[in-house]
Amino acid sequence: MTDHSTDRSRSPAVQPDHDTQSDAAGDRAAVPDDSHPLLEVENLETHFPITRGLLRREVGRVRAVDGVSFEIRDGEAFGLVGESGSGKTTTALSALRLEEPTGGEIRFDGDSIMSLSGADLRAFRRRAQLVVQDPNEAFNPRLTIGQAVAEPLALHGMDDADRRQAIVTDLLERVGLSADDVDRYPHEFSGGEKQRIAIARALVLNPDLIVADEPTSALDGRVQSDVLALLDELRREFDIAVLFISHDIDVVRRFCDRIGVMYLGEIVEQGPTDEVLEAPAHPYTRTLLGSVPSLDPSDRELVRPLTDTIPDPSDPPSGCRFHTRCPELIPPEDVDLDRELWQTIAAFRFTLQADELPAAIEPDAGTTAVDEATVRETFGLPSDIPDERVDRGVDDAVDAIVRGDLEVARDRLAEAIPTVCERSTPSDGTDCERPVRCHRYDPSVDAEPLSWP
Ligand SMILES: Nc1ncnc2c1ncn2[C@@H]1O[C@H](COP(=O)(O)OP(=O)(O)OP(=O)(O)O)[C@@H](O)[C@H]1O
Repeated sequence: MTDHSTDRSRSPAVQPDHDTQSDAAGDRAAVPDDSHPLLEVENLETHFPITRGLLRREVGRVRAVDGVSFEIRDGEAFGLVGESGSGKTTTALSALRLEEPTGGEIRFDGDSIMSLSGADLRAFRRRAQLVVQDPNEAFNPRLTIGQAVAEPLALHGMDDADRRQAIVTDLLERVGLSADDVDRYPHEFSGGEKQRIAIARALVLNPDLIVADEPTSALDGRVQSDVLALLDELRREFDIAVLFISHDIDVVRRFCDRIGVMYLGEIVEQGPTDEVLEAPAHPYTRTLLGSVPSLDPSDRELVRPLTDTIPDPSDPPSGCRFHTRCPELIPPEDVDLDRELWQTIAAFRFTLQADELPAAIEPDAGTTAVDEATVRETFGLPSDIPDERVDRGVDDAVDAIVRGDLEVARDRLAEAIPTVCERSTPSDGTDCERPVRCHRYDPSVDAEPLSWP
C-alpha cells in the first residue's frame, strides 16, 4: 500500500488556516464530486456466528452487516444513521478491520485492505483512526494525558521525546485544553474534555480518515455541540475524511456531507445529507424522521412504522427487510383499498406476526374469552372491507384470534394480502436520483414512487 501521509502538509505541528467555520451545513460544496475516493466499501458483509453446545456448533448467523456499499472521498464527512442494532458500529469497525468482515471488499486509497497484516495493517491503521463513544474507554487511567496522546507517536517510531512533547502540547491547545494539562490524569477531566483529548489522540498520527462512533452521544447537550463543532473545525483544517456514526439525525444533519441510512444490516438510502433529509425517499428514512418534510410546517404528515418491533438480524424478513414495519407496503395488484384502510390491515397482519399483541386480546391475559368486536375495535378493523378476498382473510383471522389460534390468524392474513415487498428483494431503485432500496422506485413494479411536497 502506498503511504501518502508524507505527501500531505497537514502535520499537527504545522499551523493551518484557522479561518474555518464550525457549522458544516453552510459549506457542503467544499468536497468536489470528482475528488479522490479514499474509502471504498463494496458489498461488505460481517456476520457473527451463533453457536451452541460444547463443540460450539454453528446454528445461525447474526447478519449485522449484509451487503453494504458506500464510498468516502478525501476530506468528506459521511454519516451512517439508523436505529440501534442496524449495524452501524459493525460497519465502522469492519471498515477498519477491527472486526473481520466475512465478505465484500474494502479499498483504502485505491488498495484493498482485506488481506493486510503485520506492518501493512499497522500502516493502514495509522492513517485511519477511531474515536469511540465513551471517552472513558479510550484512556489508561495510569497514563497522563500527555503520555496517552503521545503514545501512538512512540508506537509508530517517533523516538525524539522533545518533538513528541511539542506535537502533543500543540494538539492539546488546538482541542481547547492547555499545554499545562499534559501531566494531569484522565480522571481529572470532564467527559467533554476527555472526548477532546481523544480527538487530539486520533489526530496525532496525521490520519486521512477518522471513524467517529457516536462521538458525542455520551455528552450533555451544550458539551455535545462544542465537541461536534471542534471535530468539524479540525476535519476542515486538516482535510480529514470522517465516517460518522450516529442515531441522532440532527447531529448528522449538522456534520455530514452525505449520509447512508441503515436498517437491519443494509443501507436503504444514501445521498447528500440535505437531499436525503429534505426529500426522504425510502419509507424507513421517513419513519426515522417521524414526518415528511413540508414547506408549511403545519402541513407535515406524521409517519410512523406499522409496528415497533425491529426484527432479529439473525432471521431478517424476506424481500425488503423493512416490509414488516413499512407504512408504504405495496398492496397486491388486484387490491384497491384506500390508503388508511390498507395500512390498518397491514398493521393488523404484522402486529400479529411480531407478537406485539395489545393487552386486550392477549390469549392468556384475561379471564373472559376475547370476542370479535373487541378484536376489531383493538385493531381499528371495520366489519366490512370493500375487497372480497381481503375481507374474507380478515374475517378468518379475527375468528382464529377469538378461538385463541394465532398461528392460523397469521397464515390467513399472509394468504389474503401477499405483497411484492415480502416476495422479492429490492435493488437500489432506478426511479430516484439516488440509490434507494425500495420496490416503489423499481419501474417493473406496479406501485407509485413516494413523493414529497
Ligand atoms: N460481536 C458480536 N457478536 C454477535 N452479534 C453482534 C456482535 N456485535 C454486534 N452484534 C449484533 O449485530 C447487530 C448490529 O449491531 P451494531 O452494534 O453494529 O448496531 P448499531 O447500529 O451500531 O447499534 P447501536 O447504536 O446500538 O450500537 C446487533 O443485532 C448486535 O446485537
